[in-house]
Amino acid sequence: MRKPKDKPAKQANQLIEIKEEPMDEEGRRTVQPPQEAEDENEVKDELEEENDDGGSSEVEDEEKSFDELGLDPRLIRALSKKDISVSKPTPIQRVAIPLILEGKDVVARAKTGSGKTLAYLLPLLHKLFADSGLKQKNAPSAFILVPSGELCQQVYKEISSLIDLCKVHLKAVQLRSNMPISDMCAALSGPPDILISTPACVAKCLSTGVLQSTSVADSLEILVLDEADLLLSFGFEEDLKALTALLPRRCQCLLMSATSSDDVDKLKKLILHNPYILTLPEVDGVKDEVIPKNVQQFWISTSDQDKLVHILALLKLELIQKKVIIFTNSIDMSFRLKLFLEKEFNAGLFDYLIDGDESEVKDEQLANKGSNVNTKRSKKYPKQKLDSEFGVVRGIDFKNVFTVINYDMPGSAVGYVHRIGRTGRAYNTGVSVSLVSPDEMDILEEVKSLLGNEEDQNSDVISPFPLLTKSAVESLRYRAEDTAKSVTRVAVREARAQDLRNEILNSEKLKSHFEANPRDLDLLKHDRILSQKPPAPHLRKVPDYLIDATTKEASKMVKLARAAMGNNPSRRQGFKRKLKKGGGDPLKSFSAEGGRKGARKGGMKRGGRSTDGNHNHKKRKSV
Ligand SMILES: Nc1ncnc2c1ncn2[C@@H]1O[C@H](COP(=O)(O)OP(=O)(O)OP(=O)(O)O)[C@@H](O)[C@H]1O
Repeated sequence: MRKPKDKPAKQANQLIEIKEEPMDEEGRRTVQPPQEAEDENEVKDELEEENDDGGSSEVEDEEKSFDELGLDPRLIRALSKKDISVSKPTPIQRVAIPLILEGKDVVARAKTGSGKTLAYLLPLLHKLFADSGLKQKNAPSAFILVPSGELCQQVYKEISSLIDLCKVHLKAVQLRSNMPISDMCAALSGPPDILISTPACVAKCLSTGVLQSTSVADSLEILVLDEADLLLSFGFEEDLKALTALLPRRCQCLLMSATSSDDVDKLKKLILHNPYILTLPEVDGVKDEVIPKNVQQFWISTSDQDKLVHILALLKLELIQKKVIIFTNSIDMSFRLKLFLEKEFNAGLFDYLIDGDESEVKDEQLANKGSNVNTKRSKKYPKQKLDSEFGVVRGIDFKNVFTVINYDMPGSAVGYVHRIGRTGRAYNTGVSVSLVSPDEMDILEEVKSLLGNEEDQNSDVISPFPLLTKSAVESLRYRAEDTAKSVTRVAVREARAQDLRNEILNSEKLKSHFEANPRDLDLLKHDRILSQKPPAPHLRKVPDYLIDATTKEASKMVKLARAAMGNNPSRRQGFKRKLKKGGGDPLKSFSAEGGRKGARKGGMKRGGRSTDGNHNHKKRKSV
């Protein structure tokens, strides 16, 4: 049996070591077609066997704090200032940080929302703090590559806030493909220590001479590929190959991914050198990997036409907890929904965010490539042409989202997983509610089979939503239909145009233009602004006589739960602890259908898993 080299004792059974990739004479990584590389599974199997022989295959959950992981004290203080409990790294952070600090190449596969960003940012910054000013460089020391412009911005904000809080002289810049070459050159002058960008943009910088190949080869110490499972399906393979050819042997490579897929394997073989593959106990195998254990999932059967009245009932009757993200499948539908809800609620006073998620093509590609799920594309989801930095929901970290609503079902099961991954982030809990029309039943079935419990086929991973009664929906039908009539196509078109104007107003690039030309700004501002009218008085409140007793009770329970949890994640933790002790989570214990049957059908049974992620086969009482 081949013994793994250099295996840290404590983490041994979480790690799989693979063979070192070959280098050329100049110490550069050679690009190998995947089929020529060593069969990793063989190595993996041996190691798994060894773990079995060596005793428990359960991972020892060493509850180390960030302090004990060996990070610079400035970073620990920065975490406290960011309200992250320094005693509680997430599992992926606990395992990945020491390895990255040791200089190992790491592939980290951990479910969405598990804290992968800090798992690589903290040790990366620690290393750069130590190296700062030691060597004259002509290019950044670290590249962080992500698949989309939005993710670039998010990582840039996170890293900049850490640098600010640590008060160190490090500079991070983000480059996007649509920037003028002159702006790219200006951003890279210095040079900065960290570059956050997309592979396409780095390839453009290299081909246009904005980045010199020799400088990159001389300076690059750390390369991070974040959301790695998307990079190849977004068409970045050639761009990555251009960079790979330059990678010096000493360069440490980190690959972070929420799912495992053929693309991740391909990338691993393309770029990494003797990596440690981190597979956490909770992400052992494709199925477990994608189950968000701390998110309760529900669905509501409805026709397409009745989706508006259902969403109105959920929000207006306060049957779900804020903050809420609502996903639709098109931008037009998002605007329609926004205008519809604005007529019922005071705009700005509610916490609902509507995302016209059009990233489905990519998610489906991923599903087809990565998992064994048989993904069908419904006629509702035509192929779309997407540019290489298309905005995606994948990986975006919306703060304190409790409920995710699928107004439209996504085009694939993998898309579903990433949408509901916007709640239940890190140590928080969450709920998802999907409105499913007859046309979308096949996707629901696909999701169920992806997330289903192999041992207990009868357990419902996604349960019928227990708090919304038919009579509650019917009580709002008239007003919903009346309101929907006023959301015309023209209104939707104007809302989109207004949104575009607002984007222009907010654009950094135009700021200086408007400073020089204030009249242009006035003209734009005074253009007609939509949705300024407050909601009509008769739409503001639902009259008491329209709400049945069951719904009133359900709404009261949700409000009580929200009051107990507040918006503060740490308070939410406290609430979670209370729930563990047997307190009443309305979604687990309340049934609008009444009695035991509803409770069993509803939130009580989710593949034997409770919201806190523990396996719990005990029955709970319903009220
Ligand atoms: N140790 C921690 N304790 C509490 N919160 C944390 C911790 N680490 C990270 N977080 C928070 O958890 C949220 C999710 O983290 P992050 O975005 O890194 O997840 P991710 O694994 O990259 O997810 P995705 O695959 O969707 O990109 C962030 O708001 C982050 O600030």
